[in-house]
Amino acid sequence: MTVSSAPGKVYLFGEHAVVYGEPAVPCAIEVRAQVTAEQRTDGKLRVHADDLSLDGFTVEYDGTAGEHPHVDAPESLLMAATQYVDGAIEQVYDVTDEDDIGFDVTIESDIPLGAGLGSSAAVVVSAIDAATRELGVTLEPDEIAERAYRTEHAVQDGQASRADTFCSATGGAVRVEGDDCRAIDAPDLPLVIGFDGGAGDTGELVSGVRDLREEYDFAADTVETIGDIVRNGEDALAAGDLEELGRLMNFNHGLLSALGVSSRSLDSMVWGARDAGAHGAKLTGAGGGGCIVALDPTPETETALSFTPGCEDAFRAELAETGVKRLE
Ligand SMILES: Nc1ncnc2c1ncn2[C@@H]1O[C@H](COP(=O)(O)OP(=O)(O)OP(=O)(O)O)[C@@H](O)[C@H]1O
Ligand SMILES: C[C@@](O)(CCO)CC(=O)[O-]
Ligand SMILES: [Mg+2]
Repeated sequence: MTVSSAPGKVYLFGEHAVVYGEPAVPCAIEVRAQVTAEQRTDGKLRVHADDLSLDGFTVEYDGTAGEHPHVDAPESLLMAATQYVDGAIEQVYDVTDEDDIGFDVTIESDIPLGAGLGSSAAVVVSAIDAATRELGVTLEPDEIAERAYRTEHAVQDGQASRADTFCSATGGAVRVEGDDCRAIDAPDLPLVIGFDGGAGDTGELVSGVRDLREEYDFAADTVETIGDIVRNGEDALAAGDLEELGRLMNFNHGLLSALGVSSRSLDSMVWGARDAGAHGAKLTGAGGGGCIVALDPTPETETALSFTPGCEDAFRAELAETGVKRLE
């Protein structure tokens, strides 16, 4: 039996635009998904995923492509719930060539689903690491990141960046532009998260931005302008200039909002943080609902968010220095 964990992330800058080759800067944070993998000799894949919003369920089905789980739940929900884990196991078979071996896979996660904190990447990264090690193969974080990216790319209909998966596999603050992925130095950032209790569908939100970008030149320009913000943000990050970082985060949020991926509750939390004196605040990840990230070294933002209508949870996030961790 093997156990691996991997962290979630927030985007300081650049989500969505990164899908079109602009740079982005995500930071891994200390909320983790943990995957336990154990071989089965009958070739079946059995997934225990008690934290899924499907009320918690256990599925058992053949790992054979096209075979559907025997669970009484709508097909679309099941597909959404299981495809990242299926994709991760396919990558494991691709690495090890042992596709007649099945697995018991157990997922435990502190990362809310579909909320912009990269739950999918953390689950895929930790599943690939645990299941390859269970078959005696240990991959470097860079290779886990590449294989996890292939999974996200397939599940998100061919529209995904390497940002979430690279960040989760390697930890720390990273910079991703196309296939150029690297670690960057970041000062200790006073990150505060607000969570509205909801979720957005990453695939759908990415498609929405793609359509706007194809329809309007000014939407394509907006995506490029997000890239300009990221380039400015890198200098502010290197200089440890929180005020400038916050100003650029505010600008980034405005452009994401223009691209249609914010929501009433995300905007309300962003304004709650700004009114409390945060240096800046923006939505993180795909949007549609879920989380915002603010910069504030004082307790004010966290307190204000806990009283903001639409905010269900507010907490401080620590940078996760380590990406994938091998626990057993
Ligand atoms: N605890 C979990 N157990 C099983 N599957 C999970 C778990 N957490 C996440 N997943 C998978 O990840 C999917 C959510 O991924 P999605 O990309 O939509 O959101 P996210 O990664 O949390 O947010 P974002 O991509 O915006 O950062 C779920 O539908 C499920 O397939
Ligand atoms: C919206 C997006 O940029 C980030 C989701 O966390 C999609 C991606 O990079 O694959
Ligand atoms: Mg995701």
